Amino acid sequence: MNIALLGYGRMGKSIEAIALKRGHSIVLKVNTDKDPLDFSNTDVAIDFSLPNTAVKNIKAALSAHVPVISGTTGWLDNYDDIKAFCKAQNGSFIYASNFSLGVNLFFELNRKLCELMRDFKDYNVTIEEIHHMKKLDAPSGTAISLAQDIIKSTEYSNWTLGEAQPDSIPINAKRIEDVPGTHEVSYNSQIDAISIKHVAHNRKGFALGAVIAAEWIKDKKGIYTMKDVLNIG
Ligand SMILES: NC(=O)C1=CN([C@@H]2O[C@H](COP(=O)(O)OP(=O)(O)OC[C@H]3O[C@@H](n4cnc5c(N)ncnc54)[C@H](OP(=O)(O)O)[C@@H]3O)[C@@H](O)[C@H]2O)C=CC1
Ligand SMILES: O=C(O)C1=N[C@H](C(=O)O)C[C@H](O)C1
Repeated sequence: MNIALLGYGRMGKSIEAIALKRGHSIVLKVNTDKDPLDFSNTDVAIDFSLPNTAVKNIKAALSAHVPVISGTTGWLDNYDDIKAFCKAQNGSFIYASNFSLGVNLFFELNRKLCELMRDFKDYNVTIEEIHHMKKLDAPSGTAISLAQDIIKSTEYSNWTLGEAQPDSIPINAKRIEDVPGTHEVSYNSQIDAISIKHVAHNRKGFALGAVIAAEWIKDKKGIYTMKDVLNIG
């Protein structure tokens, strides 16, 4: 499979290493705002760029009828726009705040724990995420996904970065040198605390998941999620 890497930073390089090991070729590497991008010979584009470049890159690939795997976080205010654009192009698209198998299993655990805790009102939920100092967005896309899944099936109506607000899930974002990504969901009462935690030891899981998603979507049309790719839950 011929892959275009839109964003060739920490993740772009990890994806390249795994894609080459799995027998794929990298036919385009983009690290600046280039217009137009040449997608001839590209089977799938994988975007791990910046919050303010993702939308333009995704639209450029979809316009060239190239399926897109989107891992960049911090651009989701435009998600509905991208969905509509993809449908209009009869294109193929997967966004995931986190492509690792471990985090996608953790998402399932989060949903199950949340159902279990729903009727126990003495417990308040909090989310903590820890990432390296170079991360541009806060809270992380993964923390937002965790919060959104809790909001779907509880009386919480929103999430807030930092301090707790009424009906809102507080997300605490910490930045510590070299941490690839740690997420913890905790239920605290006056008496005790219950928590689940995912710790990424490196970026390999994110990169492998993105390549697996690219292999999966190559000959499909439509908008999918990692739940479809991994067939879990
Ligand atoms: N979904 C997931 O599983 C994961 C998502 N992420 C997300 O992926 C994104 C990238 O993370 P990471 O690789 O660590 O970040 P990096 O900053 O290392 O990489 C981003 C790269 O994009 C480059 N860039 C700048 N402008 C453009 C442009 N117009 N088009 C394409 N690329 C451009 C940057 O170049 P320059 O530095 O020169 O500006 C940089 O090399 C982040 O949003 C992060 O949150 C990260 C890990 C896992
Ligand atoms: O920027 C990162 O590094 C990461 N970003 C993603 C996010 O925002 O959730 C996924 C992972 O935690 C690493």
